[in-house]
Amino acid sequence: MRKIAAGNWKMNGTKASLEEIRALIGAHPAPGCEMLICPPATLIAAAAEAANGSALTIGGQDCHAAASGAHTGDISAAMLADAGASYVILGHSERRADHGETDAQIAARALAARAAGLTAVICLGETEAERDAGRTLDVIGAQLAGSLPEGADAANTVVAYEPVWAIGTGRTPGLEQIAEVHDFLRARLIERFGAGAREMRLLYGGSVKASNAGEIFAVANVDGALVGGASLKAADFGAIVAALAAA
Ligand SMILES: O=C(CO)COP(=O)(O)O
Repeated sequence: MRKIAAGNWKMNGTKASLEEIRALIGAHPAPGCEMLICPPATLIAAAAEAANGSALTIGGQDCHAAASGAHTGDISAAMLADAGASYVILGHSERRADHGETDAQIAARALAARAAGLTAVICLGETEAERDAGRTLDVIGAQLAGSLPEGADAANTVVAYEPVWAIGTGRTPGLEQIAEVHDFLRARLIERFGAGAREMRLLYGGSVKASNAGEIFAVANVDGALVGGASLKAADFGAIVAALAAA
């Protein structure tokens, strides 16, 4: 399995940020691990052009379920692919919260991504209140069941576990908590999609940085990370990529 260090730039970055893309291309340390940056939509084409022929892949941060049509402000999976993306993040907790995205919508978008040849990075995670109430695995299990469409496999789907309370807070779950959720995800995926799901990449996300990446990557069933803040600078993200290559 090729592990993935993925960067989610969220609503950050202008043309000047392409400098970070160019620096990352030069920094790629390991053929066995994949490096993905998901910049804002405005930068996808330029980032993909800069990364063309390198080991850096580019992704979007959301897509519409339809291929085209009267949906002002939305972007289709085919458009992302046309701009040079090969991945798309779906169901990030910020989109679930800001735009009320439901599991069913996310599953529909994942099908659209697949039809366009994109790999979907489907995000799930519990809130702090849900964890405190002991409901973490119930919540994750329901999101997993609802957000992944039939036919998900290791090539068309990556799952990212991002506890909402760990995003942008500097707080991370204990390693045993990460292990518990990732083991649970792996078991549920194998149960539903068969033994091939052993190869599906499971990323951890939420306050990953160079100083904690190594210990997180050592946890069983953690096949990489989805990184927000620490993906914006090539030096920070390069150190996380190096930690993954060393894991
Ligand atoms: O939401 C995230 C990635 O999608 C994580 O963000 P931070 O790494 O900034 O906590």
